[in-house]
Amino acid sequence: MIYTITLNPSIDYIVEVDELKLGDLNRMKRDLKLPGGKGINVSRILNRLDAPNTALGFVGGFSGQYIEDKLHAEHISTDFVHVADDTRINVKLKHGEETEINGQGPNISTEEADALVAKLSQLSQEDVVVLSGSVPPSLGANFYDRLIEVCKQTGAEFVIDTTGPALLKALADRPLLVKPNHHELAELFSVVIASREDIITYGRKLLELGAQHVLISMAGDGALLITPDEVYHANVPKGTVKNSVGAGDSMIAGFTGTLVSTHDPIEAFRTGVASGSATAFSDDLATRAKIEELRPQVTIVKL
Ligand SMILES: Nc1ncnc2c1ncn2[C@@H]1O[C@H](COP(=O)(O)OP(=O)(O)OP(=O)(O)O)[C@@H](O)[C@H]1O
Ligand SMILES: O=P(O)(O)OC[C@@]1(O)O[C@H](CO)[C@@H](O)[C@@H]1O
Repeated sequence: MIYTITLNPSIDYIVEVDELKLGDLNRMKRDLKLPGGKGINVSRILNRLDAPNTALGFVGGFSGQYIEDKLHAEHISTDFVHVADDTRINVKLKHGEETEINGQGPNISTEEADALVAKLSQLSQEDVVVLSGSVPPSLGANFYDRLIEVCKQTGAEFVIDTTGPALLKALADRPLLVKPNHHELAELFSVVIASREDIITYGRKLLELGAQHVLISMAGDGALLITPDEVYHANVPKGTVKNSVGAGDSMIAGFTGTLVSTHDPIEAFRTGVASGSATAFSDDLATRAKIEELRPQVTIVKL
């Protein structure tokens, strides 16, 4: 079973205006509320791909209830810790460009944090845990270390989608997958990346430091899969970008769900890219039908 962990879920409030006038009254052309947070997005795509999974994390207040209700309406299994404070609301402003304003997240007490750790300690080596997204400040910067330690004790594999020192530190514990985009990769090693060769060089370092599979996403410019033996490039399908929020999460879901069921990294890569692009070409996250439509358009080449 796959378990996603979203420490900091959100209602994603997507607001569209024709033109953004700062310091003036703007009227919305369109708005949309979605259950969000990176692990929750992974769960929603896994569910659409029929990959059994349960969403874990912290939800609280009216906003947390909204998220749970939306997930249950999609028949997604959840086992959240309910916290006293409200889940955040993240604003995604579309005004020709995409501007995002993400909340800090609720206060999480020590007891609430311990309750999540207790749930995780029930997993086994049959399980895969996807750790995604920001950590509410009250949990402290090292909370992922604690969760990874519990994964190690239970024998569960883990995927981690975070950035900076937290990602570098997690590598030694052999994550099944890491997926920085090319900008995050450059920041991780404090380098300027100028070519595909540079991306491969630094992507290989992630393998050397312990990752089992490395995906480097490059938005509309395709993606790379780096394994100990080979490097593969995938193109992205053609389409009109509607909302790229959650494209990276969709890619992680497509890759992880397929890898768990087929143990075939190339097919996992293909589904990951199709899922990411299908989300980029949709208002909400991708549907199963859109992912299936795009899959044959993904060409994978060994470099
Ligand atoms: N403009 C685009 N056209 C086609 N596919 C896209 C586009 N943007 C994203 N994708 C798809 O989604 C995948 C992940 O996108 P991206 O590299 O933007 O990840 P990310 O930075 O983690 O995304 P985000 O933070 O927006 O969720 C890409 O590899 C690609 O398959
Ligand atoms: O603030 P974080 O946790 O880094 O990111 C949260 C978030 O931007 O990520 C998802 C898209 O990847 C959205 O659903 C959500 O609003």
